[in-house]
Amino acid sequence: MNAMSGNARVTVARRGLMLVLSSPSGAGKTTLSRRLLQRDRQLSMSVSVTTRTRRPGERDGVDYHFIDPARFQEMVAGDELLEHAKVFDHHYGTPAATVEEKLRAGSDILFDIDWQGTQQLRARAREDLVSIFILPPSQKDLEHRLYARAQDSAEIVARRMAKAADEMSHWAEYDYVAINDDVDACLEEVHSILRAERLRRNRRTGLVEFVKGLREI
Ligand SMILES: Nc1ncnc2c1ncn2[C@@H]1O[C@H](COP(=O)(O)OP(=O)(O)OP(=O)(O)O)[C@@H](O)[C@H]1O
Ligand SMILES: Nc1nc2c(ncn2[C@@H]2O[C@H](COP(=O)(O)O)[C@@H](O)[C@H]2O)c(=O)[nH]1
Repeated sequence: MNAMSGNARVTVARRGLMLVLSSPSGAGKTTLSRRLLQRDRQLSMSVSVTTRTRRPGERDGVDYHFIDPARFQEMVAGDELLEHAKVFDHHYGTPAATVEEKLRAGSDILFDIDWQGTQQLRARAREDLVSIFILPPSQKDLEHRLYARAQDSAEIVARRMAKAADEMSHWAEYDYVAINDDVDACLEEVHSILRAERLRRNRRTGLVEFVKGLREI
């Protein structure tokens, strides 16, 4: 059944989408992702695998699946990852299992991945992808946020700052750009993009049947 009516609001079946957030480290992807997931129940997070060590407060299976390099290579060889990349000396990847199933069921999936992974998803599934690049308001703010997070050593913060310009050079490859100055305002922008993208005609697989039904009245 594609369209439902009666007393309830009319709903038209649609395919889910893949919402990607990328940014230089510390610009606020994790913060925005958590808040977006809290306010939007049609969205679920893609939990990546990584070979990096766990930060204080991070939970295995929730923030990441923390795995060793041998298991990571096994997943690459077995084609178990939709995309993967080396970022700051560690390997990261998106498990392929359940993604297609969720999209077909009309569920949207949120990805916090870097530009390399986004390029791979774009090549594989352009139609399903909605990509947003998050920029910090200034370089100073970015550095302040990395220190304020207090989860990495000064050396790691310095390395992430050194890579920030390189990361940011990919902003123009994205469908949208949002500046994370005020987090509430930025969250509103990201959510508006998601809501509008859900309405795209090509995702609304039930429209043909719905319009056909209207003509038969
Ligand atoms: N708009 C904002 N204003 C001030 N601080 C912010 C804002 N957004 C996020 N932060 C803070 O900045 C720090 C870094 O944010 P977060 O961990 O979300 O970044 P990230 O982009 O996910 O980083 P990484 O790529 O390293 O995972 C956190 O301490 C967070 O609370
Ligand atoms: N290409 C991918 N990039 C990923 C994935 N998971 C996370 N990331 C990116 O790595 C950096 C560092 O993350 P951190 O949690 O160690 O600070 C950040 O840019 C993430 O977006 C992934 O599965 N694929």
